[in-house]
Amino acid sequence: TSLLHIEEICASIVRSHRETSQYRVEELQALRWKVFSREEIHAYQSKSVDEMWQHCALRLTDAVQYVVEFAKRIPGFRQLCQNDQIVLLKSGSMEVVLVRMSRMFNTENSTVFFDGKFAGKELFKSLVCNELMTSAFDLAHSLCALRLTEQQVALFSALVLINEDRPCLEERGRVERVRKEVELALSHTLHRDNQEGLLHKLYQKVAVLKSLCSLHIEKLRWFRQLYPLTVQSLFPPLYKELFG
Ligand SMILES: CCS(=O)(=O)c1ccc(CC(=O)Nc2nc(-c3ccccc3)c(C(=O)c3ccccc3CC(C)C)s2)cc1
Repeated sequence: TSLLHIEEICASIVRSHRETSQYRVEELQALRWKVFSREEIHAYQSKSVDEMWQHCALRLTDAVQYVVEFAKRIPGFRQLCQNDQIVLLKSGSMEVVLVRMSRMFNTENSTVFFDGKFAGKELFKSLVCNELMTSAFDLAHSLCALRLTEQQVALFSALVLINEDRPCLEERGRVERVRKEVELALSHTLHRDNQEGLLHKLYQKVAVLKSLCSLHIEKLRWFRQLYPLTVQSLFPPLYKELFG
């Protein structure tokens, strides 16, 4: 793989991220002090468990749809067989949403961008999944601390998605070849940014992403036991297909 080819892959992944990132960082920065009032927070906290879960599932599905679009534009992803594309999205799309969400977190007041304003953890109380929320906020904090550039978010997101160790892949070798190119692109970018040390830290985050996603699946199973009809008839089909 020539240097020119690596730079082409970098440019293409960064462009895909920019085209599919739902909100630009500048937009989110401009909104960062738009926080929910006490009355608005109280209104969210007064929602029933199933209402709040449904509300979040809709928001999360919006974010996931953009990640699906991002994946399709990663060089080599569409050349994978249909089964492997689905397998990678089922296991990786939530991880990429979490990586991306780090860019819409305000570490100064520990708020996350949600429904047009910035919300503290207490807003999500009626979800009854405090451990999941705590982990999601902690992850957002720790990713923010790395102060990733949009190029680094783009390449790390692609790396998280193109993972040949996912179960049930049919053409593992092909996924590995695509991942190798993404790895080269990320280390090339970090070298150019003079931040090689970041690679190790990013790989450490992969384990946290994995555990957060299994926590999400675990809580969804718990929720589905309590409210089967809500999930069946009111959750977005894409959410059920990817996380169900
Ligand atoms: C992601 C691309 S972006 O342009 O940066 C962007 C685009 C759009 C938004 C707005 C948005 O959908 N924010 C959401 N925030 C959270 C959230 C909530 C608790 C803590 C941390 C973030 C959402 C969730 O539903 C969520 C996310 C992670 C784990 C768990 C959940 C809730 C469970 C019950 C599904 S949706 C924000 C940012």
